[in-house]
Amino acid sequence: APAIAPVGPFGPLAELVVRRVLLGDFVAAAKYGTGQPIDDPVREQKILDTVTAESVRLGMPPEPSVRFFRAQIEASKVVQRGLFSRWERHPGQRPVRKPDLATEVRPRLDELTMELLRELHATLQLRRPNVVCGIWRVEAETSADIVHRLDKLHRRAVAVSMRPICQS
Ligand SMILES: O=C(O)C(=O)C[C@]1(C(=O)O)C=C[C@@H](O)C=C1
Repeated sequence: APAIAPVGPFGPLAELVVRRVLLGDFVAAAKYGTGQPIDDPVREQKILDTVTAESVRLGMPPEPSVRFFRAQIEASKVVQRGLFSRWERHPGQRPVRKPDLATEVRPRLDELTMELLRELHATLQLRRPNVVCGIWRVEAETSADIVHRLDKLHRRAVAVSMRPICQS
């Protein structure tokens, strides 16, 4: 982990978002060359059901949380599609090790789901559709990109992930 972290009230949220985006690399490595499709609607529904139940348990309206997690899933697909096409074009960059999706990668995604939900709860009052929220979003997103030295593909994914945060 970097010594400096993304800044502002959404800094901790952006840090978790980046960690989830980076796990997309491991999802892609697990699936690449196996014929397993990037899209898994059954898994997506399980995540969104958990998000709904946990949001209610935390006392948050579930709709904004579901919207946020749909964006996290879309961001993971941006990463996976981008890496698949990169690895087709540059075979030398293909992953050498194939992580196991079910036992290695998804459990880490599940942990992040809980951490992200706690951070959504902590920032609930700040995540409103107004100019200040938009500024905090850009501040957190930009600093996260820089702190983690993200390439264009991963920056694009983080932007997708952060888009709904002012829609509570
Ligand atoms: O778990 C997977 O298979 C993933 O590709 C990860 C993920 C996600 O972001 O949680 C993304 C796309 C799939 O449709 C389902 C879930």
